[in-house]
Amino acid sequence: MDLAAWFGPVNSGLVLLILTMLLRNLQNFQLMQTFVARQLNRRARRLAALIDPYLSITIHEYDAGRMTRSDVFAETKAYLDGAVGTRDDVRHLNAEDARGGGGGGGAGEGGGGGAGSSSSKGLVLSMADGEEVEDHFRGATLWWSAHCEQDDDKGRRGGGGRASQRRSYRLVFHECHRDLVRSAYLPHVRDQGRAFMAMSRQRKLYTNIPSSRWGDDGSYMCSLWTEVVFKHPKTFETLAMDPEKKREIIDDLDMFKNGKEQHRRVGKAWKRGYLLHGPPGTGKSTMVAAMANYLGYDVYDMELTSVHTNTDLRKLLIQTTSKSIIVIEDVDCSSNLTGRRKATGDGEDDDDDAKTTTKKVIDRGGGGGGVGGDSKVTLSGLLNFIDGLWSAFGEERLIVLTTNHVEDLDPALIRTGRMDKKIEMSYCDFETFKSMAKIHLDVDDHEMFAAVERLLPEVDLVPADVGEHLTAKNPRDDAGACLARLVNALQEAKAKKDAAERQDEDNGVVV
Ligand SMILES: Nc1ncnc2c1ncn2[C@@H]1O[C@H](COP(=O)(O)OP(=O)(O)OP(=O)(O)O)[C@@H](O)[C@H]1O
Ligand SMILES: [Mg+2]
Repeated sequence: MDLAAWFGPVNSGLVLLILTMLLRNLQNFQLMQTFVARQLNRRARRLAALIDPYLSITIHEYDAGRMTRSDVFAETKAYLDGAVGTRDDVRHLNAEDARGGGGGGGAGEGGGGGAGSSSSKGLVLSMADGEEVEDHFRGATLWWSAHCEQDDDKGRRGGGGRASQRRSYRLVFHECHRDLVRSAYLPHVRDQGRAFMAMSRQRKLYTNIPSSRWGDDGSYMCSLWTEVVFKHPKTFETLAMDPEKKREIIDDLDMFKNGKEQHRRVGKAWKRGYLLHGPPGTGKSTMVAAMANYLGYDVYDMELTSVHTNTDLRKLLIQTTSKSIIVIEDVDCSSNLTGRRKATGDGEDDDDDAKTTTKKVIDRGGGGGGVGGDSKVTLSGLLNFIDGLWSAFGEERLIVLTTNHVEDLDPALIRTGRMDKKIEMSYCDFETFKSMAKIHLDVDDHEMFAAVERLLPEVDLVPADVGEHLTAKNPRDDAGACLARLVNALQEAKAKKDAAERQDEDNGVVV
């Protein structure tokens, strides 16, 4: 626009000046408006705080953009599930399977009430949507409520109907507890929730067969392991052995379980190797079950003969979780690991260290029949699995090897650091018998004990056999009948042994 043509040269300058001032004033006006709005906002918030001094925090099941369930949500749910079963003020509850027994503890500072307090006869009770529960922490009162919204994005997580709902928990608290909630209460909820989850979680028994499944959070998972619920009933209370030896093992497990700091201090991976050796039926597998139950760990039962290469072995290790026992049963039969490490140079190993390659094809007991016929896992691979760099992956892990023939194993496999504790499971001695009599017959003493004490050292009877003789065979079998059957079996075994020795003497065999 030509201002000079309209107003003349002098006036046009004046008009420009006026326009500039107007614009600036408009800007100032806008700034003023923003300022006033902010002030009003602040005042409004102060006013709102006076009227409603409560703050809220919402914890969503799925964090924005994430396909998997939020850990904080899971922990909060566990914490609240632990709380509601014990409360009278919660009127509407959901009930789910207890998933192996044991629920949470209880909310609040005294909420470590142990497993199972929220489970009711195999059910875990949790808050229904819209329900509210009150919690107390260091003098503060806080309120949790459960919410559920329909999710439009149904297919996103691929979990079908289950993924179409968006759940959340909302925590409401007074403004004056803001710092307490942030710095202490929320960490407390997460810690307790994690502990309750560990207590109520079903423990798993895994075997190395590949599998795939939908996870609890709606995601699709592939694994090199197949799992079932671990429900072995054996505990240390029902494992018969010399009480002193049993105490020593339990102490060792306790030291391990509580040894995080100690392992960190000395710069050692938080893992421990156990070698259980002894004749068949002496309780090696049973001991693994008792250990798992005592520690509350998952069990990875590794069938070494189905592992093809050392790399596969490593992949399996990577897919194991912490707080677990990896067990290789009958390791002397699993692969040909009995010879010392030697160079074969057969080029079969997929590792570079051909020097430490031992031929792995299973020849023992059936000419490699079964899945293990093409296993190329080497002793070197197994040694690295147990104590190599990758073995430090994860933490709080026991590696247990069992064998009937410890003398056949390569010393490198069972050296300290790989197998830190070696436990000999032997024939039944009198101490073991006494604990079996207590477990099976609930007797501490009996007139037949003397005969058992005299005969037991003379024969090789394993706890499996003793347990069988002490098991009632009909409703009329009392302790006396069971003990008489055992004494009879001992006498027969002794007579057989004497006859065999006489035969050997007659044949001139030097024992
Ligand atoms: N010390 C024990 N206390 C209680 N029961 C035992 C004990 N030892 C063995 N048993 C019982 O004997 C049976 C066999 O035990 P287990 O399978 O643990 O023996 P094992 O040493 O692993 O044998 P194998 O070398 O043949 O694998 C089980 O049913 C178990 O309950
Ligand atoms: Mg066994």
